[in-house]
Amino acid sequence: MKKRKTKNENENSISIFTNLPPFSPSIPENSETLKPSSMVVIIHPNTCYRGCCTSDAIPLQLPSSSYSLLSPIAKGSESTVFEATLDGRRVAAKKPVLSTSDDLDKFHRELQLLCSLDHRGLARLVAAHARPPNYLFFFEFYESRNLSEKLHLEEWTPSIQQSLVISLELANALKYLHKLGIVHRDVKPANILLDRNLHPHLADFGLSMYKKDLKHISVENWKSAGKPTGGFHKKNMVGTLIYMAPEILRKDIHTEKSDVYSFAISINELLTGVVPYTDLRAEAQAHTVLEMSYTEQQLTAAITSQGLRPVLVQPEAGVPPSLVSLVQKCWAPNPSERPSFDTIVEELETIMKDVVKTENMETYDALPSFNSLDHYQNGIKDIPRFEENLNWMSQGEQLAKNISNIENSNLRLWSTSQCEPLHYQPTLSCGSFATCGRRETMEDTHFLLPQMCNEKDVHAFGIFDGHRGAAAAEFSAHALPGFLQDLGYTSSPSEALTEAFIRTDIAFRNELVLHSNSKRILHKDWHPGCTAVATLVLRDKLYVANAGDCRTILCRSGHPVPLSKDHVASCPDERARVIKQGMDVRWQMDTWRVGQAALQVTRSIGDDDLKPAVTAEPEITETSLSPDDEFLVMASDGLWDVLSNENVISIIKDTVKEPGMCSKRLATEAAERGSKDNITVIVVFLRPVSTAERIY
Ligand SMILES: Nc1ncnc2c1ncn2[C@@H]1O[C@H](COP(=O)(O)OP(=O)(O)OP(=O)(O)O)[C@@H](O)[C@H]1O
Ligand SMILES: [Mn+2]
Ligand SMILES: [Mn+2]
Repeated sequence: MKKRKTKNENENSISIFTNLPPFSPSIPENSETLKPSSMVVIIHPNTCYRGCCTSDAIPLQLPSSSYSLLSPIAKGSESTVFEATLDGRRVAAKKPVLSTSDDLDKFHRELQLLCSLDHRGLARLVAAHARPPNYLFFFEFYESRNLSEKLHLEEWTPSIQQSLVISLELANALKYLHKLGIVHRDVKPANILLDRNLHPHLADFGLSMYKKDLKHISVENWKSAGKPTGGFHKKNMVGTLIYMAPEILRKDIHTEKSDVYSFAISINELLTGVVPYTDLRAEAQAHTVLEMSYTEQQLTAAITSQGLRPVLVQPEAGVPPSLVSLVQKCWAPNPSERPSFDTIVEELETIMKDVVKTENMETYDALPSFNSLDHYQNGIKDIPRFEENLNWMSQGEQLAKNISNIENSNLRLWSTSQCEPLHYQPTLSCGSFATCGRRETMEDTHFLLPQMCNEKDVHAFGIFDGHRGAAAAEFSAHALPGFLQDLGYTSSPSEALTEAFIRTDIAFRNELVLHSNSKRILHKDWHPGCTAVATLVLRDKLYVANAGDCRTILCRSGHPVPLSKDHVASCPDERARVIKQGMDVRWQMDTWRVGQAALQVTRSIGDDDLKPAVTAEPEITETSLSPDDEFLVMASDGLWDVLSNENVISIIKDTVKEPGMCSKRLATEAAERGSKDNITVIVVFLRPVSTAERIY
C-alpha cells in the first residue's frame, strides 16, 4: 500500500517539488524512505491531490503527524465529526463517509466551495486533507455546540438580545453566501454552531450548491444527493423536513428564498425554544396534524396546502412585534413574497436599535458595528439559572442519615442469617463506569453497595438517569439506598424496593416544593426527574426494580436474560396505563411522548408535573441464581440506545474479566457507536473469575 506508484485515489501518493510553494514546508509522513539528500521533499500543500481545489491560505494536504483525531463529537449519515488537534490547536475534523466515486467528487466540490468562503458567520475551514487514503475537513472548533443542542438539551433560554444577535449574524452570513451565488439548502439549528461567546457560525455545506447549478434539482435529487434521507433515517428525515420550504416539499426548484424560509423556522425555534410542530399548546389547526398518528406525508400536505407553520413566537416577553412579523414574512408560502437577506439584515438592525434603546442598555452608537458584537454580547448576563446553591446530593445524603437514625444494631437486613442452608452461593465482584459522553452536563448518577450495612450477603446497586436537570438523580442516588436499608429490617425485599422508590419520589418532590416556597428555586416551571433501576442480591436471590428506561440484563449460560422492561410511551401497555391515569400521550416528531413536557419515559422519580400518571412505582423481577449465571449488566439508556443485549454480552466476553474494565469498555463502545447521551454502566460478576480469565 505504501509505495506503489499507481495513481489510484485509495493509495498514498506524493508529489516532489524542488521549489518551495507558498505554504511553510512540512516534511511528509514517510519522508525517510523518499528523501533524496539534496532535495527538499514536500507535499504541495495548497492544492488537493487531484489539483481541482486550491487555496492561498488553507493547506489542503497535511503530514499525518500534524493532526490527531481525539473523540467523536457527532456521527451523521454521511460523516463523523471528531474533536481533533492540528499543530497543537483544537479543531473539529469532519471525516466524510466516501464509498463511491460520486462521494469523492462531492468531497472535492464541497472543498472547492469551502475554499472560496471567508465570513465570520460561517464555520471556518482551517485546513483539509485531500489526499488518499485520508479525506478530512478541519474546521475551527466551536465550543458551545450547535443551536439545537443548546436549546433542547441544555434548555438554554436566550434573552431577546442574544436571539437578535444570533439572528442578525446568521442573516449576514446568508446574505454573504447569496451574494456569492451560493444557496445553503440545509439551514437548521443543528447546523448553526455557537462559539464560546454564543456567536453563530453556519456549518455543513454538504448540500450547498451554486444557484446556477440548481435549476433542475428537485427534491428527488435532493434526497439522492445523500444526506438525511439517503439511508431513510426517519428521525433525521423529519428533523430536516420541518425546515424545508413548501416549494421544496412540492418538489419545485430550490432558490435562495428557500433558505429564507428555513431561516424563519430556525429563528422562530430560537425565540420560542420549541421544536417546530411539537408544542401541544398549538392552536387547533396544528392539533389536527399533530394527532397521534400524523405521518410525514400528512405534515408535508399540511405545510404545502394548508399553510401550516410552527406556533409563531408571541409578541409578549419583550419580543418586538416587528420581529414577529418579520418571521411571518420570511415563511410566506410564496417564495417571491419572502424578503431577501439584504432586507432582512436591514430590518433586524432596526429592531436591534429599538431594543437596545428601550432596554436602555449600552447605547447603539457605542457598539463597533452589528457585524462584530463581541463587546455588546459580553455585556449580556449569564444563562439564567433555575436554582441557586442547591446541592441535591447533600440533600439526599442528609435525608438518608435522618432515616437511619433508628437503632437497628441487633436486627439483620432481610433476616439473611436465618435462611435455610443454601443450594448455591454466588461470588460477587462489581465495578462501574460513568461518562458524560457528548452531552455537556452529566445527569446520570449511581451507587454501589457491595456489602450493604456490612452484611456480606447483601449487595445493592442502582443507576439514576436524570432529565430536565440532574437534581432528581443526584438526590435519589443517596436517598434511595437510605430508604432501602431502613425498610430492609421490616419488609420483604420486593416490598422494600417498591416502597424505597415511592418514598424517594415523595421526598424529592417535597424538597422541591420546600425550596420553591423559600425562593431558592427561581424557575416555577422546573420539574426535574430521573429514571431508576436498582438491583438487590440476597444470597442466591436477585431482585431488580425498575422505573423508566434504564435496563438490567443477566448473562445466563452465555445468553442475555432481560430482568427489566423499558417503561417508555412507545410500549402499548405503558401508554394505555398513562392515558388511563388521565395524562396525554401523543406521537411527537419521532416517538410517543407524555404530557406537555413530552417525556419519553412513563415511570420516574420526580417529574411532579406528570404525577401520578408517570408513576415512581417500579416493576420488580425476582430470579433464583444458579451456577449458570455469569454476570449482570445494568446501564442507563445511553448504552442501550446503541448496543443490543447480545452486543453487550459479546463485548464482555472478549474483554478482560474485571468489572470496572468491562463497564468502561461498554461505555466507550457505546460512545464510539454514536450514543448522544450520558452513559453509566455497572457490571457485576456472579462467579469467581479465574486469574487467567481476568487477563485474557
Ligand atoms: N467546527 C465544529 N465545532 C464543534 N462542533 C462541530 C463542528 N462541526 C460540526 N460539529 C458538530 O457535529 C455536528 C454535525 O456536523 P455537520 O452538520 O457538519 O455534519 P453532517 O454529517 O453533515 O451532519 P448531518 O447528519 O446533520 O447532515 C454538528 O451539529 C455539531 O454538533
Ligand atoms: Mn448537520
Ligand atoms: Mn449535514
